[in-house]
Amino acid sequence: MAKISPSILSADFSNLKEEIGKVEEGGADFIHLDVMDGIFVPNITFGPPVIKKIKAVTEVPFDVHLMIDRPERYIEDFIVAGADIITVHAESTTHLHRTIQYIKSYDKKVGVALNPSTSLESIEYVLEDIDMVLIMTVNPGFGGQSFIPAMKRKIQRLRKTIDDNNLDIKIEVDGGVKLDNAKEIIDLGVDILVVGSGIYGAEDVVQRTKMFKNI
Ligand SMILES: O=C(CO)[C@@H](O)[C@H](O)COP(=O)(O)O
Ligand SMILES: [Co+2]
Repeated sequence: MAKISPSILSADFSNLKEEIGKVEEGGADFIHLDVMDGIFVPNITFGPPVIKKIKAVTEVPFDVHLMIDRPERYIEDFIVAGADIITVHAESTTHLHRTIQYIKSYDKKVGVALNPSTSLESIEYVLEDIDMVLIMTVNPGFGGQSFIPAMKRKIQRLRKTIDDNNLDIKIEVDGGVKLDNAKEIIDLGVDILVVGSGIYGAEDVVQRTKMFKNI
């Protein structure tokens, strides 16, 4: 069974405590926090102060997806704010290996995200060092976009690499995951599904989270 990481990007920002409570009640395994800086992606969301506030309202681990330029500048701030898993984009940091080691030095889980056009080869030499690969299945920056079909091949290839090499790495998929494609995506070998509009766009968010958990 895949784990579910609801993205609050599509939640009502004026009422985050209640919005997080709903997915917690529905059985969410993580809370996915999309941090955007208006430079790496063409959108701006929130940063450590907001994360610190909402950390106090839930026990669910925080899965922090950094879509910011040179994330190494802010790692400590996100850890102090309450990040449990920190994911950086391979495209956002010049010295990816160093950034990974830096996150690990705080004893936190580390993920690396890949934009749709970035190949798996770009992370070949850091696979032994990371806990998770986040495959972007939309171009990052916005919720509510459509899943890019070519990413299915990428997920399958990554699954095979992990299995063939006995690596202890989770595959997370982010973007365009809906009730009608979730089963097909899980069957490609995905461990964690990020779901934004597919959960927060529902009339009954608790019920919708449970439906994703039961796929
Ligand atoms: O990182 C991102 C977008 O850049 C995602 O986490 C989105 O928030 C997912 O939203 P949906 O595609 O599920 O609506
Ligand atoms: Co995300």
